[in-house]
Amino acid sequence: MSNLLEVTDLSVTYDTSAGPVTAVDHVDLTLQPGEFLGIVGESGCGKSTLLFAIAQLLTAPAGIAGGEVVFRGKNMVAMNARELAPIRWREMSVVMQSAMNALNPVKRLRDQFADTMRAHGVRDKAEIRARSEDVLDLVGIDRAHLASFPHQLSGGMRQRAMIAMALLFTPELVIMDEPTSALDVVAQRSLMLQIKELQDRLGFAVLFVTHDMSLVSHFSDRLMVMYAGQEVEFGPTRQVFDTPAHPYSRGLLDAFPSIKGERRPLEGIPGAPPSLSALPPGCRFEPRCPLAFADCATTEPALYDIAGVGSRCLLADPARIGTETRRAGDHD
Ligand SMILES: Nc1ncnc2c1ncn2[C@@H]1O[C@H](COP(=O)(O)OP(=O)(O)OP(=O)(O)O)[C@@H](O)[C@H]1O
Repeated sequence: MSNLLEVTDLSVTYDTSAGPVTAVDHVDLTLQPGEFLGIVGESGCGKSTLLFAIAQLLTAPAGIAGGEVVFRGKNMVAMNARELAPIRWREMSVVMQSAMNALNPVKRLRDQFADTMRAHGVRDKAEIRARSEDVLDLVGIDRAHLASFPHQLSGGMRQRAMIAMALLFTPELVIMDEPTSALDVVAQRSLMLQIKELQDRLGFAVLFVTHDMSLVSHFSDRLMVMYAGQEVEFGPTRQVFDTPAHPYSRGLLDAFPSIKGERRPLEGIPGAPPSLSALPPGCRFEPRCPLAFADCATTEPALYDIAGVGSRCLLADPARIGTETRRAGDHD
């Protein structure tokens, strides 16, 4: 099957007073039609910047420093605003972290939906009304709420309203940036189930960013783990969960409770990610890595293929497997 989205060698920099900071560093990914791809990592690792770069929504001081975002066969990086306009909402839509920031607080839902449809060429009032009702039905919000202002809805309903808006044109790709993060655990779970159910019914692909790996464990087909601007592991979700190839993925898994799994103490990952303006010379995870050995401090790992999973860890380097020694002083 041909890919719906192909991101190749994508880099994004922020211009800061101390010079450019690379927040997304040579990232590659592919997405097939109807696929659910989870992107996980700690705060500040570049997840949102990557999504914004894919959607061509970056604004200064951020800019694409290199690479391609090919969506339905066309490189969006090379497009101008006029060329991007028909793709947005109709073929690719974005659901932001907080509906309270994304929805206009002084407009009723029906007016916000109508504005979006008019901006994309739909003029017929009856069509706008019918489609607005349809998408509210889809996300399980009573049609009467078309007359509501965002503050009259609960947090979960607001996020659902955002998703309804993203589905106005039944796009092929919905990009979601932590859409459940403002909700309590029960509302999070029910929204995730609804997103999955909508995806199954309508067939769109999803790029879903979260810092909570357990949230996507039952929903995503593949998982990309990011650390300090780079992808450090990429593979089928089950495989990454069952046998994480990168020590950082292992640490992330230990940091969140499993919904169904056995009870065990949560360990977290000691330390903090490096500053993107002062990266260590070798592996970016080396200062926090329980498995680091001498070369990790000096050699930058590539993304090695290990049984169908990409892992940016020297332990996965085929040339080294079995030869590495653990850091002096490390004993079990
Ligand atoms: N306006 C900015 N100016 C300079 N650097 C920025 C700016 N916004 C983000 N960055 C840099 O980009 C990095 C990635 O930020 P980004 O928001 O993409 O991370 P994230 O993984 O989505 O985090 P979160 O989960 O907290 O949203 C940050 O660590 C920071 O160094």
